[in-house]
Amino acid sequence: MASPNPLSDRVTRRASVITRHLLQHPPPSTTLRPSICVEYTPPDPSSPSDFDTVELRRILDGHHVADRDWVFGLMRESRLFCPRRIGRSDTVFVSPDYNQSMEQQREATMRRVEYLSSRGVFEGWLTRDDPEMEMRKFAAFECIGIYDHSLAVKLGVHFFLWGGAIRFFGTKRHHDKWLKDTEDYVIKGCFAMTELGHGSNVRGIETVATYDRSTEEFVINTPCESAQKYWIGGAAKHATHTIVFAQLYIDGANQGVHAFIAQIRDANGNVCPNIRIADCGHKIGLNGVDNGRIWFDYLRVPRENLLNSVADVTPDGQYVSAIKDPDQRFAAFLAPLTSGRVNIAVSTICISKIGLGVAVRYALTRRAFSIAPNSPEVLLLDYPSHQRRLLPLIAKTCVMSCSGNYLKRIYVKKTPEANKMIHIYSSAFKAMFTWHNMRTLQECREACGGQGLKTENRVGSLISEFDVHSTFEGDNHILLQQISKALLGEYLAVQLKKRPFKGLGLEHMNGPYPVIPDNLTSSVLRSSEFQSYQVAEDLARAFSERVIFQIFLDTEASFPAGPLKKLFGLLRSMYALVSLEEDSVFLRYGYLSPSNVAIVIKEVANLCSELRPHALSLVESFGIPDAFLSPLAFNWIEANSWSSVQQQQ
Ligand SMILES: CCCCCCCCCCCCC/C=C/C(=O)SCCNC(=O)CCNC(=O)[C@H](O)C(C)(C)COP(=O)(O)OP(=O)(O)OC[C@H]1O[C@@H](n2cnc3c(N)ncnc32)[C@H](O)[C@@H]1OP(=O)(O)O
Ligand SMILES: Cc1cc2nc3c(=O)[nH]c(=O)nc-3n(C[C@H](O)[C@H](O)[C@H](O)COP(=O)(O)OP(=O)(O)OC[C@H]3O[C@@H](n4cnc5c(N)ncnc54)[C@H](O)[C@@H]3O)c2cc1C
Repeated sequence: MASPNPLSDRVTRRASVITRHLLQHPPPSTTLRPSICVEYTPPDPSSPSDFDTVELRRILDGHHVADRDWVFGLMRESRLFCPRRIGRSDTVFVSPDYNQSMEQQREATMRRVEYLSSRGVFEGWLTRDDPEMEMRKFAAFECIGIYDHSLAVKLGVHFFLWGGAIRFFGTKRHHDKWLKDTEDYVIKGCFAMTELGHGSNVRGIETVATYDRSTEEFVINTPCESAQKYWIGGAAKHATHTIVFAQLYIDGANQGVHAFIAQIRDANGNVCPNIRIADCGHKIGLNGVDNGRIWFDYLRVPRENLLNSVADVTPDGQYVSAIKDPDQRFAAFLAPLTSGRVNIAVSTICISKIGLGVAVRYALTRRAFSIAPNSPEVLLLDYPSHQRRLLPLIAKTCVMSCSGNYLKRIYVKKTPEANKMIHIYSSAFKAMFTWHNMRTLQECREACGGQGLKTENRVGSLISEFDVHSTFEGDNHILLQQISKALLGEYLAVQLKKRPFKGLGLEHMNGPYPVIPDNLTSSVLRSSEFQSYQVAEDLARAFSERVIFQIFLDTEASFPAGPLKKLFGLLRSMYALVSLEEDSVFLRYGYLSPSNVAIVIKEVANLCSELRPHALSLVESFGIPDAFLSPLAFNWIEANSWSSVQQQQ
């Protein structure tokens, strides 16, 4: 196959047409000279996609598209969500004002929560737990996260962590007492698991809860400075109650980590007796969330405040639990963290879509350098190097969208037997998608040049707002260890019990190991048979990539022949081959020879040129309303014109 032109064919053709026209019809009075004013030309409408972008949005969003547009509309219509005009008067972009002080951002976040609550957005979020409600909640939450991470996290700790702990760790007495008041924001909850001295290692936490049978109370105490609860979202300013994790002691025996309900403020916002609270201070992002530190000074809580779905303490101090194995009992206490990880995984993909939505639209209107004298400067996205930077990220974002939808579907139908698989898949997707998001945002920021540093253009500020995703709700490296541990456990069990692999997405290991042809060809590289073996490698990371690939392949297989199926084939190949190209593991283990790697690299370049005509339609299919992008995605010259400056004064 001929090596790709230094520019795509389309650009070459257009440059020659323009040049020929100008030579045949020179402007009347002046010699031919390049225009000295850059003008904004909207993206080229002449390459309409042959696939239906509305249909592709429905597939990538996966569900509840109308609900999403309803939530976007609620935010767009309230000045609470756009404290200052951005862009021209006829295009108001909706975004928080990150120039506000930490205190102002925190108060603004709380006002936005109250507004959404008053509009009924949270109805049923805790008092219903049917799959339909759960999926509707995911959809709303993704839209809220597209607007602002602080708002999403503020809601996340209240509904998914505080509310989730009550629902999963609690029993009827807790559900009846706390869930409705939580849903209506009569109380504001937070989740105190992490301590200054222990975050990933939950079993190492030092807060102590000692049972006092004479009063049928637990006495909760912070024995030393490293035991202070740290990073607790909502605790610094607004939360009235918390789930506190502590080592449970009965008659001197440690029964391990358990969860208790504790009130930390009264209804007027005053800190309760035997509680001390301090602020974690300004962060590099997420300053709309009031993260706080909590010390418990022999705080007494009634026996009923133990969340007792996993284990209980009788009035006379007997410890009872249906789960005898301490590890499995501990696992049960960690299961609610999974809902947060699922939300993070599926929401973070939306953030990659914002970055790509801005960077691709900009790359379709920004030009740099001419190829020939007196010819127009070249569109950024017509440079193969710019295509290689952005188009594989579009493919990965599309592929991961399908995996995110798959994760939501299995999560809302969860059963105790599926807990382990959901833990592994949610850990895998949370780690892989959040790392993908940070890499995508950085690439998009750079692809926008200096404009990427402007806060109002969103791409750059999203980096600091979402950096925390690789840490909270489970450090990504720790989660990869969880995956590897589970895979190794399954592998050993299969060897010992001489049974086939079943569950955990390892069934392909029951088949013959792949044989990699010595000389790869384009058609072999683009075949799903080759690709499905090519990402099953190396434990946690490869496992994750393979599961993500397989879900996308299954989605593609469900389509009838047509433009969408063809597009999915291109995206799948791009995902698989760029995974091969970027991960040295294939070279390291000898699965790919250096000459084959060169063929893979060339095929990726070919895929870029085939995806290039669809770039605008692909990002339009991401379903991010224009108002939630930024001025840079549109007429960025008008947005920076003197008249715009005057309008904003
Ligand atoms: C666009 C907008 C986006 C917005 C998104 C917002 C989302 C909403 C959420 C908002 C929250 C944001 C605020 C942040 C809050 C927090 O950070 S809360 C604190 C989070 N902390 C953690 O996640 C702690 C991480 N550490 C752990 O999970 C555990 O300590 C550990 C590392 C897993 C335990 O290690 P270890 O002590 O070695 O125990 P193991 O032997 O590995 O585990 C015992 C068994 O338990 C099983 N298991 C572990 N976790 C789970 C789980 N979650 N579910 C089910 N099972 C689990 C594990 O597999 C072991 O099983 P066996 O191997 O079979 O014994
Ligand atoms: C903005 C923000 C909000 C948060 N909100 C909450 C909240 O509301 N409630 C709550 O309870 N917590 C919250 N957290 C805390 C968060 O869950 C912890 O920061 C996270 O679990 C990591 O723990 P850590 O910070 O102690 O890091 P550590 O666990 O100390 O890890 C530090 C580094 O060591 C590495 N490491 C640790 N153990 C190992 C190992 N065995 N092998 C190899 N490497 C290892 C990790 O990969 C990491 O890179 C929040 C944190 C932040 C930043």
